[in-house]
Amino acid sequence: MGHPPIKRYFAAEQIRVAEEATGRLLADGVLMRRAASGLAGAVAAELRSRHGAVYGRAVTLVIGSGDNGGDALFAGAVLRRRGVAVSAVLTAPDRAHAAGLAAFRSAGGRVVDGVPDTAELVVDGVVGLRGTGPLREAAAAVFAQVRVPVVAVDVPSGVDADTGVVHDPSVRAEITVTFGARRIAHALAPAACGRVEVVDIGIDADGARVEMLSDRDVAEGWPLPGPASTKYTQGVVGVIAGSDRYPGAGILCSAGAVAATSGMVRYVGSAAATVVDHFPEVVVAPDLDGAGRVQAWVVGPGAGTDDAALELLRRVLATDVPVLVDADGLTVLAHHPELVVERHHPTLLTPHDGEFERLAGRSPGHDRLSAVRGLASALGATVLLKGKVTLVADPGGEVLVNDAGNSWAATAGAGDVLSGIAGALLAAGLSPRVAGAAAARVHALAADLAADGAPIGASELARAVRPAVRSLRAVR
Ligand SMILES: NC(=O)C1=CN([C@@H]2O[C@H](COP(=O)(O)OP(=O)(O)OC[C@H]3O[C@@H](n4cnc5c(N)ncnc54)[C@H](OP(=O)(O)O)[C@@H]3O)[C@@H](O)[C@H]2O)[C@@H](O)CC1
Ligand SMILES: Nc1ncnc2c1ncn2[C@@H]1O[C@H](COP(=O)(O)OP(=O)(O)O)[C@@H](O)[C@H]1O
Ligand SMILES: [K+]
Repeated sequence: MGHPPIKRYFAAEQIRVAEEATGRLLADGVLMRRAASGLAGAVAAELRSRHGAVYGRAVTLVIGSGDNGGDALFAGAVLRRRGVAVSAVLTAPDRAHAAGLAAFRSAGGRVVDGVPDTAELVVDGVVGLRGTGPLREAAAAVFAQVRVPVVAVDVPSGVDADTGVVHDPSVRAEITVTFGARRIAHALAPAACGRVEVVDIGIDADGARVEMLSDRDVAEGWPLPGPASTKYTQGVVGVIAGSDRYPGAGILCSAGAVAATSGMVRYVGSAAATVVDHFPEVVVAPDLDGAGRVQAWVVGPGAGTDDAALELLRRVLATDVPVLVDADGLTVLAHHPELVVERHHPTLLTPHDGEFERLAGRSPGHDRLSAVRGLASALGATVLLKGKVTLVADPGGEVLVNDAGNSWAATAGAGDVLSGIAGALLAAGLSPRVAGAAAARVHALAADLAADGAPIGASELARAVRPAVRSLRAVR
């Protein structure tokens, strides 16, 4: 997929290696000066956009014991020279970055005991890449009083850089200014980080642990019919979903599949008549034997968990086409993991937290990245863990993340629509990881467009899948 490039997120250790590779630049403090200058620029831009000016505004730095505080102090010195009234609260006074503090003081910066009422912006320089656990007491007491926007240096303090775990208490930032490359927390803890700005300090990090497709990546990779296309070339997706008891799941899953691509949708199951009522273009069959060929299967939403459901799942997983297993299918699979472990064709499992717990034997917990990677590796299948931030992990450890950016999709049946979209993308030939991530992006956008500020049901979401694809294509 094309430009602008996929966003890449790195572990703290990878950043350290990249910093060390610069040799003298690191040793001579050049990297820190670059970081501080970028940070000062970001703070100044924020002051200007909020208050119309930089000169005469008031900023307070909250400083910890390491280089994170050093960045903030050097930036404070730069801001001071631009006429900003800068004060600093030292949460570990004996261990504050010595050179940074000297520069700050000599530029006229004041050290204070608490954030003054006059502060218009607070800079969080408590802890960065070396942070562990929640904000410690001294810093927590300072931030408990803060009522103005916070600019976090590198990562919001109290948020784990490598897992994105948001400890309590921790800093919630409006903007996070980071250096050289994004950290994993920036993808996994978007609410704590706010807007993330990357300052170029001349380091090259390699081998990202987590990636996020850009809108343009998704638009460019989306299957569209061309001059040589036929109804078959976009891929036929088979939907096994819904039952007499839950016909809606069959409708919603088919709705996602019909809207996502121009390929053909087949439906197998007892809700066939209802599905055709809603979507005359869907070709239905009462059972697998009469279904015809497909390029991918979606199996599970509202499809039941009895012996017949197990038998159907077993047969579908024994085929050699990509298979997406969701909902009831995952519940069945939890008792028969060998059905995926022993399968050697593309497989995408799309659990929510409850289904994840059934499959993994434990809840995803706070460290969702490790959890989803662990399950993907254990089952030898791609796992898409749902939520506001959706994670899609391949068995080899590669992870794509999607932040929905809104929560309108937290409604019954929304997952059925997602599996229909992702299934259609699998049938079109996308890999499980890209199909899952692209589907999650379009699904979240569809939810936002459909809602337009008011709650929705899943049918509304499904109707907005096309407008969502259209709007992504418009940004190209
Ligand atoms: N190297 C460079 O040139 C560049 C470096 N860069 C900057 O350096 C930052 C990394 O700096 P760093 O390695 O000094 O560690 P940092 O994150 O400041 O932690 C310091 C100490 O805080 C403590 N602590 C831990 N948890 C805590 C908590 N929850 N609450 C409170 N305190 C806590 C713990 O010490 P402890 O008290 O446990 O002994 C820890 O050792 C990086 O994020 C970036 O901003 C940029 O300038 C680019 C160039
Ligand atoms: N709080 C939230 N914010 C954004 N998206 C959410 C939120 N909660 C759930 N979603 C999304 O909505 C869908 C819900 O799926 P699921 O839990 O399977 O619902 P159902 O089983 O009712 O269809 C998933 O795509 C998930 O990522
Ligand atoms: K910080």
